[in-house]
Order: sequence, then C-alpha cells, then structure tokens
Amino acid sequence: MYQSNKKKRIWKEEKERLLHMTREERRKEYREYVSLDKIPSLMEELKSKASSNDESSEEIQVKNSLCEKVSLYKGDITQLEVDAIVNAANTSLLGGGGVDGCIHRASGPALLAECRELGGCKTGQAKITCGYDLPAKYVIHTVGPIARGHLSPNHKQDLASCYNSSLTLATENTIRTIAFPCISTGIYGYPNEPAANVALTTVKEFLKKNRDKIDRVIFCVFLEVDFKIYKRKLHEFFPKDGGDDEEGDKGDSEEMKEDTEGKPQSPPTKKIKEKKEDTSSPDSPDEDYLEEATGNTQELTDMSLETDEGKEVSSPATDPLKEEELPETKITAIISVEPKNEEPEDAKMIMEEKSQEQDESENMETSQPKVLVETEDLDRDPEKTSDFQKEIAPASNETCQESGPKDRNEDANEA
Ligand SMILES: NC(=O)c1ccc[n+]([C@H]2O[C@H](COP(=O)([O-])OP(=O)(O)OC[C@H]3O[C@@H](n4cnc5c(N)ncnc54)[C@H](O)[C@@H]3O)[C@@H](O)[C@H]2O)c1
Repeated sequence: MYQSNKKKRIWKEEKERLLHMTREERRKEYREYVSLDKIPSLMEELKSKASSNDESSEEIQVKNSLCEKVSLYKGDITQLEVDAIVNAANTSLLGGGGVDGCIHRASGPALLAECRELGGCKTGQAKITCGYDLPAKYVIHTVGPIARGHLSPNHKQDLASCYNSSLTLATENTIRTIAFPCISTGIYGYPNEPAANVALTTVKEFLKKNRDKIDRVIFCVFLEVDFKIYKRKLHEFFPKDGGDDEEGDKGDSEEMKEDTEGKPQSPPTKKIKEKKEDTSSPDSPDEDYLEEATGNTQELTDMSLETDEGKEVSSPATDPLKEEELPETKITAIISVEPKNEEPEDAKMIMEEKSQEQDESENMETSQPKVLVETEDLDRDPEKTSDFQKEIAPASNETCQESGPKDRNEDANEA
C-alpha cells in the first residue's frame, strides 16, 4: 500500500482502537502518568491547608464554588492523565517545539499523521485529535496570538478565544477534564501576567455557564514565573466562598481590560547573558529546522523566568516598580528557517534567535540552546516589531520532563 495511504489507515485504526479502550486498558500502553487524583483542586488545597493550620475545614464554605473545578499544576503537560490536554500549536498544526514539540514527541507519529488531515488552524481556533501514546485521551490544538511583547485588544481577544474554543470543543466531545499550558507566553511572547488574566477570566466565565459539563480545568504551568502568577491569582479569581461565581460578574474582566487599555504594557524583558546559541540542530523536533543566525544584538533587563538550571531571577512582570524602570529594548535578529523534512511549504517557521551581547563579567552559563520561533505570517511591520524577547523552556528533550507526583505503570515497564 502507498506509504501515505498506509499512514492514513494506521492513525485512523489506532484512534478507533484507543478511543474504545477503558482507562485500565490504556494504562497498559502508556508509561509515566500523573493521575487526576494526584492533582488536588483549589478547594481540596484550601481544605488541606485549613486542616494543617488546625482550622476547621467546615470554615471553607463550599457554596458549589468553582474552586472545586480548577487546579494549578507545575510540570510536564504530556504526563497528565486527563481527558484532554491543550497544545499551544502554530497555524500549520505540523508540530514544532516548546509544548507543541513535547506533545508531538510524547504522542508519537500518529498525531502528526492525523494533524496533517486537519488543514491547519486559525489563530484563536481549536481542533481536536486523539492523544495516541499520551495518557490524555485527546489533544486539543489551539493557536495563540503572536504578541511579542506588545498587547493589543485583538491579542487579548484571540487568546481568550483559544481558551473558549478549546473548552467548547471539549464539551462537544464530552471531555470533562482538561489541562491548559500557558498559551502564547513562550515563543509567541505574550507577557505572562496579562496572559494569566485572560486565561483565568475566560475559564471562569466558561465554567459559570457550563458548570455541569466540566469537572476540572488544570492550569499546567512549566516555568516558575507562571507558577507564582497563577498561585497568587487563582485565589482571586476562584475565591473559596465562591463569592462572585454567580452569572454576570464583571470584576475579573476589569483586569483583562487593564492589561490592554489601562496600564501601558512595558514588555517584560530580561538580561540574557548566556552563550551564543548553539546552532547545531537541537535534538527536539525542531531538528527539522535549520537556523541561520542573522542580525543584531539585544540588551534585555531583568525578568523572572526559571532558567533551565532552575535559577529564578526577580521579575518586572510581577514587580510593577521594576516595569517602570525597564528601558525600551529593540528588536533582535530574524532567522530564516528551512524545514529539512518534507513538511509543506506553509510549515516553514521563522526562528527568531536572541543574539546577545556577551557580557564577560556576568556571563551566565546555560546548558541548553534557546531559540525564539515565530510563524511566517508574522506582522513584519517594523513599527510593531517586537521590542521584547523572552526565554523559553529550552528546545530539548529533557525540558519536557518535570519532576512531580507520577504514577508509573509497572506492566508497561515489564512490557
Ligand atoms: N522550532 C519551532 O518550530 C518551535 C520552537 C519552539 C516553540 N514552538 C512552538 O511555539 C509556537 C507557539 O508559541 P507559544 O508561546 O504558544 O508556545 P510555547 O513556546 O510552547 O510556550 C507555551 C508555554 O508552554 C510551556 N511549556 C513548554 N513545554 C511544556 C510542557 N512539556 N508542559 C507544559 N508546558 C510547557 C512554556 O514554558 C510556555 O510557558 C508554535 O510554533 C509551537 O510549535 C515552535
């Protein structure tokens, strides 16, 4: 049979087989996973905190508050045993790096084979596939806005649409537990805190209208900066007494509005002192992409990101004072990336590499190449070009593995 027809038959048969299996049967096929009971809801966290503080947990009034439907989890989304995980994809849906690369790597080749049939995805929309080798039954692929540090109302709407479209698609497929990464906050450069405001506001609004359709939404963060932001904000958006869980609450959307209309958005930037980027092809799925460095350097000032060594620096993103001090920063290099494999032309990605001025005195060793990738439909208007760049989880295999409570399937190991 012709190779591509065979591939088509394979993913379709595999999808049919997997979607008819029980969880116990599927557990025999995937390795490490984090089961939902290992991920406490916000309500469960509050109760356990109350009991550890010798407060009576009865004080935690459960007024069918939404806080029993949300969780914060820091780690690798590909290990979550939920109905669906959301992929921060690009418009080609043909994979790439970051969380997209991790999901494709963990899910196996059938995922790409199915994605090829989807004909891409527009920004703000979402499409669904089987999870294949993942513990998650499904993957919902959505494409976030490319903000690159500057936020416009359109960016906010597009990001909100990612969460809404994904949740709508989930309820249409009777998916009741879903995990989101921090969409657009990596390569696409949406500032972390405004992105969290959009995510929390949109999910809350959706849950208020669809309480009975969703059991759990997990905000799966990967970087320390996001963990801190969500840790602080989750209680604000989902108070234990369920105070503003009623329909029509406008409070939270004020924060969203402020992020684009109120406070001027000075893009969070950071001082990057690591070595020149390793231009050998990384071992991630990005290896399909060659990069040729061109262009100038960029000086960025402090920002909180968990570097791949786990170091954390203070963040203007969570420290408004520092934001005021941030100097304007200028754009960096654009690198043309030629996909090496047979991916269709439109899969071509443009990688934007941070090429930093090496400051001898503060040279910070990093063990992983860092790249910035942008899709080719980037707004090339120099006026709007990014004066913002962000470190992302390094584009290598190890970055997909994060420590955390994991179940391990003994059978799978024996297999
Ligand atoms: N070479 C490439 O094609 C390339 C390289 C890097 C990223 N990407 C990706 O970048 C674009 C989307 O940008 P984005 O900012 O929406 O996504 P992103 O760059 O993947 O970042 C989104 C968020 O996901 C986090 N993250 C990374 N790995 C994991 C993981 N295993 N589990 C949970 N969270 C994780 C990451 O730290 C960030 O907070 C797409 O093109 C996609 O393919 C592509």
